[in-house]
Amino acid sequence: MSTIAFLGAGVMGETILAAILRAGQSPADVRVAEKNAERADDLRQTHGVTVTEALDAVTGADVVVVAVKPQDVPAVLADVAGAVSPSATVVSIAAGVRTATFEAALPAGTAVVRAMPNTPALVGEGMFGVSAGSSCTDAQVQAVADLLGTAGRVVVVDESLQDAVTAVSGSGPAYVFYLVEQMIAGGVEAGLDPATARTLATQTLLGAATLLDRSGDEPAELRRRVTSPGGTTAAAISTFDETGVADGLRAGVVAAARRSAELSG
Ligand SMILES: NC(=O)C1=CN([C@@H]2O[C@H](COP(=O)(O)OP(=O)(O)OC[C@H]3O[C@@H](n4cnc5c(N)ncnc54)[C@H](O)[C@@H]3O)[C@@H](O)[C@H]2O)C=CC1
Ligand SMILES: O=C(O)[C@@H]1CCC=N1
Repeated sequence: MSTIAFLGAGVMGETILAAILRAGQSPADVRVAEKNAERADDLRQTHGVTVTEALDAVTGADVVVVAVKPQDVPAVLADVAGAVSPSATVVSIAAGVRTATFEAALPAGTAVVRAMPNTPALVGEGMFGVSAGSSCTDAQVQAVADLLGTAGRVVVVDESLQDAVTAVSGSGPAYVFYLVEQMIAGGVEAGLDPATARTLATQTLLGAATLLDRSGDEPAELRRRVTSPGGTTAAAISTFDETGVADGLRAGVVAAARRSAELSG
């Protein structure tokens, strides 16, 4: 069983940590460096993992998951660079930080994998876009895909596509919640109480996502099957079109990709 170190275990780090443990990784083989003392205690108690200094955590670790905020990456790498094993795989989930940045801060030849997660990983339904750095073997990328696959689905993409992945699945849950907020508000405006509107909207989302996934049918075809000529759905969709909802959503996704590119420099 490999030894896994986490550098930072906030929302996303703990999510991946918990998924790996659920999948059978022994807590004895997981070491966590977390600079927030309260959080560190909590992680130790909740998961039974070893919480230690960053340098101790990475020493001898087969996999090092870097889960600090992007702006904290340089400091954490400076702390541990000398202790990363030559055979270790370093996995970064930091949005917008290139594998080249990691490679420049780590000993030459260190295998680096970049992954873009999303928050549904909290319930085991995450989506990860994974990219290899320049010193990574296919087997190392696959091992990281298997590790992250404990918290959801994984696609392997070229690193040049990470901005687009971020725009669709990294930020994507927020677009869906935005849509649901408006479905609930519209339902309340039409006479429902907020709790009932929330139940209706949530189950509709879950059902539609499951149907889309399991049927493999195109979303446009699934939409057509709901839309009776001259009916209620047609009234909604033509209002969306008139008010620019489709254009706005598409432009929003493109803006997120552009922002991701700006952030990664
Ligand atoms: N939350 C999200 O939806 C997504 C987050 N990400 C990425 O995941 C990473 C983590 O994000 P969150 O978990 O949301 O942030 P967070 O703030 O919840 O977690 C970061 C943790 O790192 C700890 N930390 C900072 N510096 C440290 C150091 N030198 N040594 C040890 N621990 C240290 C902090 O105390 C904190 O608990 C970020 O780089 C973010 O870009 C990527 C995609 C989605
Ligand atoms: O909003 C952000 O910048 C991060 C990256 C993807 C999701 N949250």
